[in-house]
Amino acid sequence: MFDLIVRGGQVVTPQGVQRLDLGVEGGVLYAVSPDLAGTARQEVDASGLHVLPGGVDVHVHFNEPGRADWEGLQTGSSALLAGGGTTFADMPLNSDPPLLDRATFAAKLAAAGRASHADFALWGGLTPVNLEHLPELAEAGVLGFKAFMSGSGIREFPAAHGDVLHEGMRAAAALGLPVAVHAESDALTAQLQAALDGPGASWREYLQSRPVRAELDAIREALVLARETGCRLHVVHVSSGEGAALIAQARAEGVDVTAETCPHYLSFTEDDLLRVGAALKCAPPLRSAQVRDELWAAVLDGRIDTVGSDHSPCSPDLKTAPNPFRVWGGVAGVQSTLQAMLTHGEERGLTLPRLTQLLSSAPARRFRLAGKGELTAGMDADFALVDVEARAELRREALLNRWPQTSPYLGGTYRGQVREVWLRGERVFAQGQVLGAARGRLVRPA
Ligand SMILES: NC(=O)N[C@H]1NC(=O)NC1=O
Ligand SMILES: [Zn+2]
Repeated sequence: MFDLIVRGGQVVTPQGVQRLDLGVEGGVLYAVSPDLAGTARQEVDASGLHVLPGGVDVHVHFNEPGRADWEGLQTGSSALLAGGGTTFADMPLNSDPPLLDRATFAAKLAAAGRASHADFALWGGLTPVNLEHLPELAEAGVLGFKAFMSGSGIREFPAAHGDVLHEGMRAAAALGLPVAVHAESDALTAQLQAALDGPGASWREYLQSRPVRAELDAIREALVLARETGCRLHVVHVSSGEGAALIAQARAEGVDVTAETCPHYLSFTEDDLLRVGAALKCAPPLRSAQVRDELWAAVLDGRIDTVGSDHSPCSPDLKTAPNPFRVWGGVAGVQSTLQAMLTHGEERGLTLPRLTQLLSSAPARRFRLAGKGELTAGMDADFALVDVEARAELRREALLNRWPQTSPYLGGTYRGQVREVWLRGERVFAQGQVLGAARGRLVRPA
């Protein structure tokens, strides 16, 4: 007798989409097969719905401890569930203090253990002020190390330039952990900003201060260092097809590198930023329609490996400065990844197996999150029941993040409705609500 059988859903696996039943025992998928024989203490009818592996979003900023007024682990993880996610990896910033050593790891772990409704991993920082702490962070169980090649916007999290990044990558390689880089050239963006920032600066100037070539310069530099140190490299929020192409070429030459992009680079363009403003400010910035189309091509042909939200929220007051350069950069989109990809992927031929690879299995494998990301026997019973053809306007009441009004997806009509989410065999989200107490657990990389 199983604990749970989910019957009749269209289950999305790496092999395709098939009508299969899930048999769950002790929170783990015990059997995934057509017309599963046997009984269970609980049966769920998933007919008419798709069963997707829970999303594994390895790029969020939930900002706790220290900046829960921007987001928080309870609200952030709730929004993740509402968007079909079951596991997240929290960035070392913008929590305050940032996660840079053993003590700050322990503080975030305790906070997440209390408040997270989803399973979680924790990134450590790689900065000039904490190089000596990388080994203790590895021992504590970080997923990897995040470095900014340009300013992070947070004083306590300085950029890792030249020798610092080199040293950090050498240390990470020795520890067997990946380094994730925010790849924009500080030299170029700082120079351009100095020339363009001033009274009366507009969104146009902001866009001009962070061109695609700033991303390409930094990606090239990071690739040189990864090649030399043997470090596993993950380039976050790649915003251009050209950036993805540089990474794919290095990979073909043997560099252990992967590329992430975010739904906002695939959903919006610089024209949307000029129209909408602050809600769509991010770094790197939104690009032209042509660059977005080239990025989509990279998503479809495998040059892009993973899609993460880069949910980098703030309180609404930080989105109101008249000078765009003073506005907080970051898109609050953690709940909208699946819907954005289903909606914009439809016209571009994104299949459900490829979609779940980008959102679930590829990030789980890349970051060695054992048991996560795939609906095959032996894996955790983490899944979402989704009506992929339902279309609805995204309304403020549906968003569970701390500041729903800051979402740039609000008011859009999106495809795909998440009906239920299950974490390790327990129903944790249904009818638009999170169910039960916070039961998220730390996932250490295997
Ligand atoms: N500090 C921080 O979260 N920065 C993020 N925001 C953004 O738009 N890009 C980032 O890297
Ligand atoms: Zn980020």
